[in-house]
Amino acid sequence: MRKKIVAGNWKMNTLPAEGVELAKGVVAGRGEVCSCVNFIVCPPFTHLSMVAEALKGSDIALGAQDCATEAKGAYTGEIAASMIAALGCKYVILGHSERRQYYGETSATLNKKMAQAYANGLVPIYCVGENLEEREAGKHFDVVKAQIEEVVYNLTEEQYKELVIAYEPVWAIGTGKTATAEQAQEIHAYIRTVLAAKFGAAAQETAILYGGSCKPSNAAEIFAKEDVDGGLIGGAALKAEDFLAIGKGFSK
Ligand SMILES: O=C[C@H](O)COP(=O)(O)O
Repeated sequence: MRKKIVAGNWKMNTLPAEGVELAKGVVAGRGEVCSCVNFIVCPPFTHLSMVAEALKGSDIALGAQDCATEAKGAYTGEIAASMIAALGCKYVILGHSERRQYYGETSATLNKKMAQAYANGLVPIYCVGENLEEREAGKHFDVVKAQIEEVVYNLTEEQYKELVIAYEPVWAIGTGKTATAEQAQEIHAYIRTVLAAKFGAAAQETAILYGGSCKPSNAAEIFAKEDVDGGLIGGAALKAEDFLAIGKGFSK
């Protein structure tokens, strides 16, 4: 039985005090959602220690949205994986399309970040996905395959076992356009075959999350698909009620 995961990526939203309130709201309502759902919240770096405090005593895990390529040293403005781990993070989102698009992250960058994450006991949530042009040209399968081969294939079997994948079609992120449940299933199943080509049966255990305008009204239909194991939620993760309602997309 694969893990069911609902992860909230708060991106560059909320001030620290608002983030604490949001986290408290998620904790308060968590009991209404099946305990089978693993919730993760990924606030901005500046909120991590306060949100960690707000999550104490709950089963909601903490994640960061990125980490540095290097372990430590003269890298002004960077945040090392060891630092976020020390604040209580269990997860780190890596390779989000916004990082690839706006900050030029390449597979070479991401290989280094993955190594840092694993070296510090963090579980990466590795994001893949095509943009609109690539989708319209029918290149989406090739795009995600390359994003996996160039990074995930470099993991050891031991490292791979922990990995979480998030498929996020760039054209569906924050746009209100959602991939249909069928589109999501088609590419999730494909991603699993690409993972299985390298890691064999272990690919059956890998949680593959869908991200892109996932909301309470469409989560249940998307999560019902065989190869969709949850969601990486942006906008709808900023309201505790909506985030929890997405979790209810998994029936007990
Ligand atoms: O990481 C989350 C995704 O980018 C989805 O964002 P969204 O739910 O606002 O479309």
